[in-house]
Amino acid sequence: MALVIGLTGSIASGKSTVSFMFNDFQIPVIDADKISRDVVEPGEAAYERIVAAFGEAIVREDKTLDRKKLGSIIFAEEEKRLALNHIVHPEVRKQMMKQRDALIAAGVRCVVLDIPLLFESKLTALVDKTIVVYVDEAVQLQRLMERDGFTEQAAKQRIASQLPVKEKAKLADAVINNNGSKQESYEQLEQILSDWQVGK
Ligand SMILES: CC(C)(COP(=O)(O)OP(=O)(O)OC[C@H]1O[C@@H](n2cnc3c(N)ncnc32)[C@H](O)[C@@H]1O)[C@@H](O)C(=O)NCCC(=O)NCCS
Ligand SMILES: Nc1ncnc2c1ncn2[C@@H]1O[C@H](COP(=O)(O)OP(=O)(O)OP(=O)(O)O)[C@@H](O)[C@H]1O
Repeated sequence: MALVIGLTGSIASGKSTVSFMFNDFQIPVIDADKISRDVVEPGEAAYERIVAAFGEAIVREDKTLDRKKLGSIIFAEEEKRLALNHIVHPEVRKQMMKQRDALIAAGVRCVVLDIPLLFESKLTALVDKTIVVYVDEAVQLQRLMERDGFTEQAAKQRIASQLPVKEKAKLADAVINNNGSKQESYEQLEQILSDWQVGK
């Protein structure tokens, strides 16, 4: 039976960085952020519902969603964020389960579901084990501002929209402390996978 790992953390804690490391172990990763982009492409059902709920102002000239604008709306107002979640999340969940089941049927020994909101959206039933990528809040804030060029206020709004990463770490089966170098995080991942008998 395949081991299904849920990988999570908070915004800019290093999920994508760790997610990439699974390549080295030949373990496939299903990326919820990527699926959430695919299911809102023009022509998809969720796209029409988002435009109906948020108006034409969030549509760009090429008809795709203006993600920057939508982000600034939903991270400033909880009600709007919940409305968007309500439209997008069921479709993301469906696609993730479909991809997970296809990989299991193909005989993989392990598969990872990279889901930023794994705990908030109560999706732990989709996975067998959870890994939280942890960073101290000061490191998180600095890396987020550097990566996305956000002001401190915009970065803090985004951090506040999720359960604090300290709380997520308490709920995890395993924690990767990503305050240090990427190499140090890699070594922690290697140890966890070896403990769970899905290492190299
Ligand atoms: C608001 C949107 C358009 C902004 O797009 P953008 O390309 O700038 O960001 P991206 O999608 O790459 O998300 C970046 C990070 O923001 C955080 N985040 C995104 N959406 C949310 C949310 N609804 N609540 C809390 N955190 C979120 C996650 O940590 C994610 O990794 C987009 O994030 C979105 O459609 N969000 C709703 C769907 C969602 O919840 N996605 C995340 C998990 S499925
Ligand atoms: N150990 C590290 N040392 C230095 N920089 C790092 C480290 N880990 C990640 N980073 C940098 O921090 C930023 C955030 O990391 P990453 O994009 O992996 O986070 P994430 O959790 O996937 O974010 P999001 O929730 O927004 O998708 C990136 O610019 C990344 O290069």
